[in-house]
Amino acid sequence: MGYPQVVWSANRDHPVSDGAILTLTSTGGLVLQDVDGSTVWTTNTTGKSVAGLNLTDDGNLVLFDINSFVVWQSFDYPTDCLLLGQRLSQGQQLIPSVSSTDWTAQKGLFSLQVTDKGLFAYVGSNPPQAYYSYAVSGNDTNKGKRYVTFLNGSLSLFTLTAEPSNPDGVITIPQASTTQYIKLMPDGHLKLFEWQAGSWLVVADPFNSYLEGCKNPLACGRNALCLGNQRDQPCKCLPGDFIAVDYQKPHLGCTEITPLKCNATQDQTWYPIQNVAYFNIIADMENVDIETCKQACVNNCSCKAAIFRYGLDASYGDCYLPYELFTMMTFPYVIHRNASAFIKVRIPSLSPYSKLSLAGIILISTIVSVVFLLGVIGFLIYLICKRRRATLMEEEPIGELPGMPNRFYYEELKTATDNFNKKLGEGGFGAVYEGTLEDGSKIAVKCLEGLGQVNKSFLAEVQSIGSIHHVNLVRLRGFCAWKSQRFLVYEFMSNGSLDQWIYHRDQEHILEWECRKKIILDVAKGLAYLHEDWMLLDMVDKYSENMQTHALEVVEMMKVASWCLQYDYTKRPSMSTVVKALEGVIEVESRLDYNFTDPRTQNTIVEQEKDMTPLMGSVLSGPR
Ligand SMILES: Nc1ncnc2c1ncn2[C@@H]1O[C@H](COP(=O)(O)OP(=O)(O)OP(=O)(O)O)[C@@H](O)[C@H]1O
Repeated sequence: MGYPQVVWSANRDHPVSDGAILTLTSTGGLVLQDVDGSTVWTTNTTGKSVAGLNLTDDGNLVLFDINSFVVWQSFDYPTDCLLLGQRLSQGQQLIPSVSSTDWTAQKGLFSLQVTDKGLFAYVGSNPPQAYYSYAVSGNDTNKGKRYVTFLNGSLSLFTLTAEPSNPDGVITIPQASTTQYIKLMPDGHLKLFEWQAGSWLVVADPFNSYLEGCKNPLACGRNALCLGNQRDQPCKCLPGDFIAVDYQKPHLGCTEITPLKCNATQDQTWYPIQNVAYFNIIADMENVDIETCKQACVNNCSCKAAIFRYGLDASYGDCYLPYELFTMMTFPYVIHRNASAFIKVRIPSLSPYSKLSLAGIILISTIVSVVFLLGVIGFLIYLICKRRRATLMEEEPIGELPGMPNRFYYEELKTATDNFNKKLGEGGFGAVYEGTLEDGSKIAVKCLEGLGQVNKSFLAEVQSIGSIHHVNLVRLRGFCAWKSQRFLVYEFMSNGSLDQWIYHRDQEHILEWECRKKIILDVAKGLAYLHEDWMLLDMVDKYSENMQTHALEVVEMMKVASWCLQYDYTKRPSMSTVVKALEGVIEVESRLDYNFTDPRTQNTIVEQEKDMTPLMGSVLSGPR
């Protein structure tokens, strides 16, 4: 710390500008005038025969009379400091400045005072709450002023007795090797400064242990809790009606949202906090039980909380009834002389319901909760159903059915067709686009229009068409069901549509007869497959994976069976032919007059049977 330090000022709440004048008037008054001539401060010693002014080696500014008696001295008007030999008397107080740069006096925060009970450091003013005390007890014989004197090596208390007797209490401080002063600091510490090696050093801080961590009444500001077991961010607002002054700076404390009304005790309740330590040392009531303590707070409108600290026995203790609340320290475990605090708070939003009984409140809250719960459940069910519907529309789980062709993702088709860029043509169901799959194979994507959400029939059709395998029929490679859109993916026919070849008049597209004949034959084969073989295929058990896997073989067997079951048994093959057919050496005749699926054929058989000679042997073998 630099030099010099301010240890006293005339009127610190009214700093003066450069050019201000201090005058010792001819009438004996010492007067400080600001540059505008206004009187800022005076000793009020006019007419008291002041002969002169002296600033003593102790730092005392003295007005003396012709007999060298002190008429006025600055030592009698301490501000925030005491100099060696200076007293702080009952009725006086040291009040720190606001900060190290703002030298005006703090209002209602820290103070150091002497009473008939001893020396006390207080926080607050309404009434002040002691965070440090040096109490004296004994026979009070002092009829004069009670005071503490700053002596070399001690702060000596003369409360019960007056000097020159021994002090009633001594706070030991380091002996002065050079000049010393004591200052009550803006943060409530009392620091002893000593001039050493060219600077002012702090050589003692007697209140330090009372202001450490959460013990400090302003550790978390007003109306706040300091969590004693938490190093990081230990501050939080008191429970109830309190909000932080600045959420970014929780140590600045909290304010009451709605101040308590004095006469509305029915609107008030307690917020209990266990394991509390409150700094206030002086109890308002001693040897009372917890209920008495709370009742005393109820009866006192200004009381903000009932803080109860157990004595040696659990039922009685000390009661504190603060009018303003500073930081309370809490712990998650029982602390020495376990204390509880009951914060007086307003019952939240009680007014409209205050006449309801407790049962009524419980009933209403139960109904509201049940309705709310049902609402939540209903909403969840709605969401699940909606999601299911969407899932059904978008992702029908059919890909694993036997005979089902590939399922494509919409994005896959979008990429393959370059966003449905190249249109091949348009038929009765919609447009067809050319595309190339990732494996390089070309596809034709038919976008079905107007199917909307006809999901099941579409999928059944896909399953059915997907099972068609014939060299003369365009193969369905897969499908896509995305939202309400449906797509069929065919293998790409590089020669395009047959109609273009048949109806085109230019020479390039003219088809020779041989080619036309082949086309006719192939179309016929394809149609024959569709009308005959495919119908048989349709009869293969769709729910048997094994049968579906061998569907074509099964169809071949069924053809052999129908060959043998023909109405005209003369057309039935011999067993050796059947064996050859089963071995695949010869093909089953194509013109069969037995149809598994057409009941009319069966009826015809039965009707014809009546007119014919009875069949010999089994129907399957038949007469030959
Ligand atoms: N697999 C394919 N490969 C190449 N082009 C195709 C393919 N499928 C269809 N196209 C083209 O798309 C056009 C429309 O075909 P689509 O099958 O939709 O209609 P269509 O067979 O002409 O009539 P319909 O609506 O009666 O079936 C065809 O004329 C053809 O040019």
